[in-house]
Amino acid sequence: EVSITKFPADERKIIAKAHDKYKKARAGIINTRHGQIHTPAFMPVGTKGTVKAMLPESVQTTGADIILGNTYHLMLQPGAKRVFKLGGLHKFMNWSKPLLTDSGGFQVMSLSKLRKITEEGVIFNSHIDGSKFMLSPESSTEIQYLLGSTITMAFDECTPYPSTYEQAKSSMELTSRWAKRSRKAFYSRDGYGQFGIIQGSIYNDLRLKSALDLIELDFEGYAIGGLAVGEGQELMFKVLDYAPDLLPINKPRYLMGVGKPADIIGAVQRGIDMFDCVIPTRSGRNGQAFTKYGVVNIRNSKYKEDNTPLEEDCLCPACKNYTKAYLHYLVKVKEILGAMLMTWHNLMYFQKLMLRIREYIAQGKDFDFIS
Ligand SMILES: CCOC(=O)Nc1nc2cc3nc(NC)[nH]c3cc2c(=O)[nH]1
Ligand SMILES: [Zn+2]
Repeated sequence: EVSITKFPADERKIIAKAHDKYKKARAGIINTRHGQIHTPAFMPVGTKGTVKAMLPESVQTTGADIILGNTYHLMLQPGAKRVFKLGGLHKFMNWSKPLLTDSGGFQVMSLSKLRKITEEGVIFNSHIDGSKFMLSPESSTEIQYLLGSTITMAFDECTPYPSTYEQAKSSMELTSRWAKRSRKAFYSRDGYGQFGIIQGSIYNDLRLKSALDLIELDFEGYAIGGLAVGEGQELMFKVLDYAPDLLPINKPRYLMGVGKPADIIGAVQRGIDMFDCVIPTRSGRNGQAFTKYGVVNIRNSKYKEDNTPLEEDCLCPACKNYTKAYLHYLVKVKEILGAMLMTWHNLMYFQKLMLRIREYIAQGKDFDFIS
């Protein structure tokens, strides 16, 4: 059963009393078929069945409990049926812990060429060879089953930002109809779960209607979609000031595509439990390292003779065995080891951030200044 275990009510009161601003923050455990997820949790993105530049065992050493796989990419190549025949995505990529797969909706809209949205689903041409595909609530749910994902996402439409009230309303209503079909198509098994995704853009009455529609379907968890789509942190937090509270308090809440450390901290304070973002991996490959001193652009010439590690107390291989000068050199000459070490450090940094947030919540302490 995918459920979040929470503080006993009285303990939570202590936290609420001690830190009013943090009364919505919660630390818990999601129990799944593939192991526990400690929340608040950060999910590294493993788009094509791999967290780029990392071995799965390396990802595990950073402390990640769960990683995200992308349905859109995997259905095009190598194909969901083939992955199923080969034993499922866990076996295929040698990751035995929880896997969350997205429904593909968001990626189709951002990656595929020529696509058509109908009531049935989205018809699109593969960005690889132009061949024709259809993603629907039923096919997306089946593909995620074939991949063997621990947490399946309902097929939704990510309402773009900005949208008028009417646009957001009809988009949210489509997502609600698709959520019903996704839920019906889901093969429910112990320790596996399906999350619904609420939409409604920045309109609180639409967010409420979306939440009510999805709560009726009794998902194992809920995601807040349609955010981190260009609205900016202020507007995102404005929605997060109320949207998490529309969702069941005892179920996981997942904010997709977020984010920078400050975004994560602000969202945890507003009641979010799960995050995914390409920032640590993608920016690592682009030479950006997250450190307690701020973001280090390692390609900057000021590092070319800097014989100190990114962070002297970080336990990742990049910090234990190498200097900023070496990382600067590797990234400049585009050596693969540069991408590996920078990625490893950033994933370690993000997991350390989540660990400290979980600890601070458990101790009822402020975690505002962590970044
Ligand atoms: C990960 C599961 O999400 C889905 O299946 N649909 C979905 N994905 C999103 C991904 C997003 N990434 C960002 N910012 C980087 N914003 C996002 C929104 C959605 C969404 O509304 N819906
Ligand atoms: Zn490090």
